[in-house]
Amino acid sequence: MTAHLKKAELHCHVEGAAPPALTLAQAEKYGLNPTGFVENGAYVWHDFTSFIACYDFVASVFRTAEDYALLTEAYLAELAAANTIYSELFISPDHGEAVGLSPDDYVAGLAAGIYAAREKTGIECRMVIIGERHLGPENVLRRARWAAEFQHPLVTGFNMAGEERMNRVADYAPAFDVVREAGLGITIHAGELCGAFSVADALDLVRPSRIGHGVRAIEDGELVKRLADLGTVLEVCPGSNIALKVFPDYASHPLRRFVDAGVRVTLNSDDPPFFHTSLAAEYETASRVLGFSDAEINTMTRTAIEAAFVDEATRQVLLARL
Ligand SMILES: Nc1ncnc2[nH]cnc12
Ligand SMILES: [Zn+2]
Repeated sequence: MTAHLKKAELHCHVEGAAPPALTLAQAEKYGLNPTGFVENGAYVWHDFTSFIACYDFVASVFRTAEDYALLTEAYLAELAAANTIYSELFISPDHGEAVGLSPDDYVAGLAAGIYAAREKTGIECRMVIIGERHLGPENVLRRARWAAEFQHPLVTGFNMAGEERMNRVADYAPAFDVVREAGLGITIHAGELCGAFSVADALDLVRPSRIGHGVRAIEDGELVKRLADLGTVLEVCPGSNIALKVFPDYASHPLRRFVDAGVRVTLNSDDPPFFHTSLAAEYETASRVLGFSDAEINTMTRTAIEAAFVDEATRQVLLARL
C-alpha cells in the first residue's frame, strides 16, 4: 500500500489530466462533437499519432480562463487527496491559442486553479511552459521567447513535448538557449519515441537538469552511466510507457535498472486518464509490480522535490514536509 506515502509529481500535461466526463461536459457546453475521441467513457487512440489527435480534441474543449481554472483545481484536488504535496504542470499556450485563448488568459486561468487548490489543500504547484515539437523549430523558438519575457511567479520552467520523431534536438537548441538565459528550469521530452541518441542529443545540446521519460537511454550503457554521473533526473512515467508500447510489459520496464545504475528517477503520470493511470496508481505500480520498497519510493519523491523548479525557500519547506 502506498496511499500513506507522501507524493510529488514533475511530469503531467494539464490537458492530458482532464477526466473523460469533464471533457464530455465541456464538449456539450461548446457544442463540440466528441465522437471518435471519447467512447464509453474513455479516450480513443491507438498509437502516438492518434493519441496527439485525441489530446488536441480534449484541449479544444477548454476555451476560457474559467475552464482552465476548473480543470486545474480538480486535478490538484485529486492529487492532494492522494497525499501529494507538490505538482508541476506542463502547460501548452499553443493549445489555448488554437481556440482563441490568449497565453495571458490561459496562464491566468491555470493560476486561479492552482491558487484555489493551494488554499483548500495546501498543495504547492508550478507551471512549465511547453513548446510543441511537431509545430516546428520556429514555433518552439517563438514560444521560448514568449516564456523568457513572460513573468509569473508560478511559471518556472520550459519543456519541449510532442512528436519526438520529427526533426533533431539540434533544430530546437536555439529555443533552449533563450530560456536558459532567462533563468527558467529546463526539461525536455527525449528517449520516449526515439532511442538513446535522442537523450544524448538532449544532454549535448540542451543541457537539461531533467529529462521527460529518458527511459530509452537504457539502450546505451555508457549513456546510462553519463546520466548517473551528471545527476540528470528522469521524469519516468511507467504507465504511459506501457500504454504507448515503449516497452511491451512491466517486466521489460527499465526503472529498476536505472535505479541500480545510480540514475536519479521520479514517478509521474504524464496524461493520466489517457493511459488509465493516476499518480497514486503509479506509486502502487512501483511498489506492487516493479517491487520497490517504501524507502526506495520515498527516495524518488525526495528526488522530485530536489529537482523541482522552485525557489530554495519553497524547496526547504517541501523537503521538511516529507
Ligand atoms: N507522452 C507524451 N510524449 C510527448 N508529448 C506529449 N504530450 C502529451 N503527452 C506526451
Ligand atoms: Zn509528457
